[in-house]
Amino acid sequence: MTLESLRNSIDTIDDQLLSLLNQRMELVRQVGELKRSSNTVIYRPEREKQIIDRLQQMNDGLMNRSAIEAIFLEIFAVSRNLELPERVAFLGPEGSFTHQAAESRFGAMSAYMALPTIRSVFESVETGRVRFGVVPIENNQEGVVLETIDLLLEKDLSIAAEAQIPVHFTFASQADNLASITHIYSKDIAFRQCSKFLKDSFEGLQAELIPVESTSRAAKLAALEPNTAAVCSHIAAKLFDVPILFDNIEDSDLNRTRFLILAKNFKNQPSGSDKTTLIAKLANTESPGVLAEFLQEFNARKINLTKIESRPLREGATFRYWFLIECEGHSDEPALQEILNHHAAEVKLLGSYVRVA
Ligand SMILES: O=C(O)C(=O)C[C@]1(C(=O)O)C=C[C@@H](O)C=C1
Repeated sequence: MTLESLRNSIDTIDDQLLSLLNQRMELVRQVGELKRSSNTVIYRPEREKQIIDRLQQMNDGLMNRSAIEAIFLEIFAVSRNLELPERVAFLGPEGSFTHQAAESRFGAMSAYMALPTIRSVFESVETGRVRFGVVPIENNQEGVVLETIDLLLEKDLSIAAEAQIPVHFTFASQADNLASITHIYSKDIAFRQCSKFLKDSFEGLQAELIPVESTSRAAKLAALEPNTAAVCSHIAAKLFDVPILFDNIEDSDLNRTRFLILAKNFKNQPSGSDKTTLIAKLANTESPGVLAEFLQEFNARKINLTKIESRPLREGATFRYWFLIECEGHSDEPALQEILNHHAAEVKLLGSYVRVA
């Protein structure tokens, strides 16, 4: 086959794809009308998961799960925009890993707002300025983001979904050889996580490591100043148009960050593979066994606890705690319902949502 005839065949398929996508969007428009008349939510992560799972199972071609996911998440984002444009706030700046996580859920077509603090993301969802907010909750090498955990207690928001992204760093610079680089910008944590690459590549060279407040800022500086470089995310290097000299320079390729997608009064239907997050403020934790007995209720019902984090209650001069608890399953399942009912006065449900492996 010639290049021209292959391209002609591709054009024919693209025509069909576009026509099918338009037919799909017409149905989505009708779904949007139904949802508006019954006042139900547009974003249905459990339905999106169902679609991707089904497509992956019946698929026998070259597309793998990541490819199916990448394309369909964009289709869902366009669909949701058609049903009702929804704004998404994320912990900025633009090009941050949280931006990347937000795009992994809401696609490139959604309307995004970069905000300077985790608190401002919570507040913009709380006041209804945006429908969804994306914040980091933990990194598997560095631990939890305390500000997010504390705001989950302070604010009355739901968790609509979670996202996990592998944290890859790139080395970006306009310089054409490493010896001409005098300054390398990044966040201190990124320097720490890429220390092996930096040590090996700059042994005997003069480059100075300059910590700045974000890896996006580092990329911006590397775009403005010749003979400098940035250790930053892929998305930031592309955003500021700094050539990527090396990709995946982190010491551990197991480095992942988990993000929460927050919304107001949000409830997902069970998807068959869910996770639930709760806040427990147990009475009388000074008495022996109160916490152990509470946790035992999960064990007795074979509910797997996946996380427990204690934080100070900040009530008077005491050492008392509240707990952020995560477990497998959905709050509509009878076993979890029982625990929620037993402890109705002490436990607040933040949400059940599709579990990311
Ligand atoms: O099925 C729905 O509820 C839809 O709104 C349609 C659709 C889709 O494009 O398939 C769009 C948005 C939802 O998050 C899930 C699915």
